[in-house]
Amino acid sequence: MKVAVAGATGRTGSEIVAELRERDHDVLALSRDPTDDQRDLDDLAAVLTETDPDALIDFTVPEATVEHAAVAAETGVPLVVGTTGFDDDGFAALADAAREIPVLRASNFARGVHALRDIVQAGVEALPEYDVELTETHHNGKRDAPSGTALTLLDDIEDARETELDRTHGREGEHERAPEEVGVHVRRAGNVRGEHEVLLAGNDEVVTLTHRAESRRVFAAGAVDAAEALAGRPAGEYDFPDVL
Ligand SMILES: NC(=O)C1=CN([C@@H]2O[C@H](COP(=O)(O)OP(=O)(O)OC[C@H]3O[C@@H](n4cnc5c(N)ncnc54)[C@H](O)[C@@H]3O)[C@@H](O)[C@H]2O)C=CC1
Ligand SMILES: O=C(O)C1=N[C@H](C(=O)O)C[C@H](O)C1
Repeated sequence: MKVAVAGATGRTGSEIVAELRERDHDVLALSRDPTDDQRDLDDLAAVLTETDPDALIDFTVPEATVEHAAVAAETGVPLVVGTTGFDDDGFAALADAAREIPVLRASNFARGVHALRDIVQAGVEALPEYDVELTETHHNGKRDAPSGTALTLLDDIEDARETELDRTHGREGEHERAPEEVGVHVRRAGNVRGEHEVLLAGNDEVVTLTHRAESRRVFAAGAVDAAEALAGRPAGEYDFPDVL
């Protein structure tokens, strides 16, 4: 395949470029400040029209991904989105693009996180009365909080509980826990690649479910798997489990 990568110089995008090359794909690394072996991200429409890649993978920032999605839709290039931190307008823009092209967005491309999602759902259904607390830890350069994965897990917990939860972001001062509360805790430190813990606590016992990424290559492998699986699919919105 020929795959374009927006965010190719980033922490994750650079791993995606390496993964693509290891799989012998033809890589179009896109950068705002292109070197000899990169293409100019600011000329995305011209580059996609000229090169006609089988997919565009985007791990940048929400405001850029939204623009890239519109260009991908105009040029008919399937889109894989790993960027997190979208607001409602951002999600709407991706949905608009998905009217024209297949768009696969996932807050986390580590296959283990999707296993964790299934395990968390089973745990919450088995222990409906237990208190739930979620903690995510990432490197000290991460822009958005809570992580996209944490927000996905919170949605999964609400679906399993069949109720909207009171998402409490940290606690301080006097704060008695309300019945439908779920504590959300964010840590930023060092170069932690990504850790998500869901704690289920009842009287006299605790169940802790954790995923920890040891390398960004795990995200890169999943994103490339997604790009390979998306080729040839009809326009629409896809999630990573759709192609696992
Ligand atoms: N879905 C998943 O599995 C994963 C998602 N992510 C998400 O991917 C995104 C990027 O994360 P990192 O690689 O750590 O970030 P990073 O900061 O290392 O890389 C961001 C890339 O985007 C480019 N960029 C920044 N602003 C831009 C703009 N305005 N226009 C065009 N390009 C721009 C940068 O040059 C860089 O190449 C974040 O939203 C993060 O949450 C990260 C890892 C895994
Ligand atoms: O910024 C990161 O690094 C990551 N972000 C994603 C998120 O916000 O969930 C996925 C992964 O945890 C790494």
